[in-house]
Amino acid sequence: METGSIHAPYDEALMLKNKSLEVEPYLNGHSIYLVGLMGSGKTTVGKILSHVLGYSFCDSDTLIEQEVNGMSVAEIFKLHGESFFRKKETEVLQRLSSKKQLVVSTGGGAVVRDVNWDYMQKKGIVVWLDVPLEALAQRIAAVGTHSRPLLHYEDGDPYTKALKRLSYLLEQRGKNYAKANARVSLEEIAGKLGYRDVSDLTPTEIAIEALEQIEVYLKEEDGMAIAGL
Ligand SMILES: Nc1ncnc2c1ncn2[C@@H]1O[C@H](COP(=O)(O)OP(=O)(O)O)[C@@H](O)[C@H]1O
Ligand SMILES: O=C(O)C1=C[C@@H](OP(=O)(O)O)[C@@H](O)[C@H](O)C1
Ligand SMILES: [Mg+2]
Repeated sequence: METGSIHAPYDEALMLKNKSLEVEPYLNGHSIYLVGLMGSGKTTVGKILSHVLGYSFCDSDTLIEQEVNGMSVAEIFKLHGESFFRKKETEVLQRLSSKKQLVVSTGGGAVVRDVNWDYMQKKGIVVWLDVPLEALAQRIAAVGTHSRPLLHYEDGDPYTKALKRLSYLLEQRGKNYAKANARVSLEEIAGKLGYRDVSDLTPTEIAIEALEQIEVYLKEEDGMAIAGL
């Protein structure tokens, strides 16, 4: 019988469920806010986390679009400008800040305004999905940049365009993302699981790591205080 496969098949859904049961007592109903650059998986991983925790899922971009008569983010940027969008983004985060048991996928630029941090951390824990730029550019090139107006400025093919803009945005915002209460590094997870490339990681494996990092944070002194334990 062939043995020695690096990745023994395992039930990642069961692992996710078990991890959520482990973390729940520490979470104590606190919301989870996912931050990260465009394409880092905030919406995708956020839905998985909300489902396994039995939390409500909110995508701040979607809530903003609903507030502006269903206009898309790209149309809002075009017709009203970025500062209007940022004002709406802060209003949405303010509204969510009084609620518990939410998983909120923020837009990639939410970390720029200090007031947004006050709202996110009022009853929530902020988690940064830290994905290598090349992987982000690949993901965005696969779906196109049309829905992400801040990626429209460069020339070249979608991958190159996305990579250039994301590199610039990371330079501008890196320090802000690093303020998160917990960081999920896809490079570190891939290393831990013995994968060659972060693109081998499934959203569920990333969600498991997010819960692990939340648990680490909450078990630290300030995290316990935040969780009211
Ligand atoms: N772990 C993953 N592996 C491969 N593709 C992913 C992964 N997570 C998300 N994606 C894809 O990347 C794109 C961006 O994901 P999304 O959740 O919208 O990110 P964000 O909300 O951070 O912009 C989507 O097309 C999604 O299907
Ligand atoms: O990085 C940014 O400034 C933005 C990210 C987008 O959300 P996603 O991160 O979900 O793409 C959206 O909020 C808007 O296009 C601005
Ligand atoms: Mg999103």
